[in-house]
Amino acid sequence: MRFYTDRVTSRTGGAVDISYLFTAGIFVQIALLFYVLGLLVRNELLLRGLLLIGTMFYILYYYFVSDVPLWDAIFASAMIGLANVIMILVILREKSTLGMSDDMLALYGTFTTLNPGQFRKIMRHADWITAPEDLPICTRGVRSDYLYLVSKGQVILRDDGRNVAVGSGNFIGEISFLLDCPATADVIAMQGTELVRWDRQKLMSLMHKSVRLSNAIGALFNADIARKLSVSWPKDQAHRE
Ligand SMILES: Nc1ncnc2c1ncn2[C@@H]1O[C@@H]2COP(=O)(O)O[C@H]2[C@H]1O
Repeated sequence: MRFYTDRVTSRTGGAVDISYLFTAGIFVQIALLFYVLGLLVRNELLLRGLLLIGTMFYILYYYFVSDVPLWDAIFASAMIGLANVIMILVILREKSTLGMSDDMLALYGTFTTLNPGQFRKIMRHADWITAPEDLPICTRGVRSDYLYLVSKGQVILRDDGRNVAVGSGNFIGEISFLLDCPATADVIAMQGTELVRWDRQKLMSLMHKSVRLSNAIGALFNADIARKLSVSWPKDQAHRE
């Protein structure tokens, strides 16, 4: 396929000369259109998609604009396009649960405020443990090194001489994690209970590195505490001064 290399824009006898549409120059105008559209949207995936289409039209322009394709420019544009494709794949993976095992998918249901990418990130720093016997995991008044999620089985919460069973899908230790204080209750994981465990320091440093992740985890623990509050009753206590 050949394109005219000269740009013809004159008007003849009042009629618009459309020969420009059949020159290589039209590709650069289409590329510009996609770049401008891309820069006008906020959605990162759409922005990158539009820029990628724009880059393809630039490559067509460099190929057809002269008798010999402009290989240097084509290479440079191809590299820009490749970097864009890599980031589009990274974003798609962050948004998708594709490749997650059944256990991970079941667990992900608890992490309602995290996207799949954020969930994968914090799970890379988690251990899966099974209580070999009844195992104390939080002691009232003592700072714990770990934060837990009950994934199977149950833990017993001891508070004011009462024992309450708490089942799967509940975080344990999130109050002291959010408030940076000692544990507010004794908690014992029953023999055979499966827990997902995070080192608090590591989780905290992950949160310091990403404001979005920090907000998502904060929202998750707030929702967990609100849910627990909705089924509990305040303790009788003296008024605060
Ligand atoms: N009323 C409650 N209902 C459910 N879980 C609780 C309740 N009180 C305390 N816990 C859990 O027990 C944990 C003890 O350590 P934290 O105070 O860090 O976080 C606490 C909660 O995860």
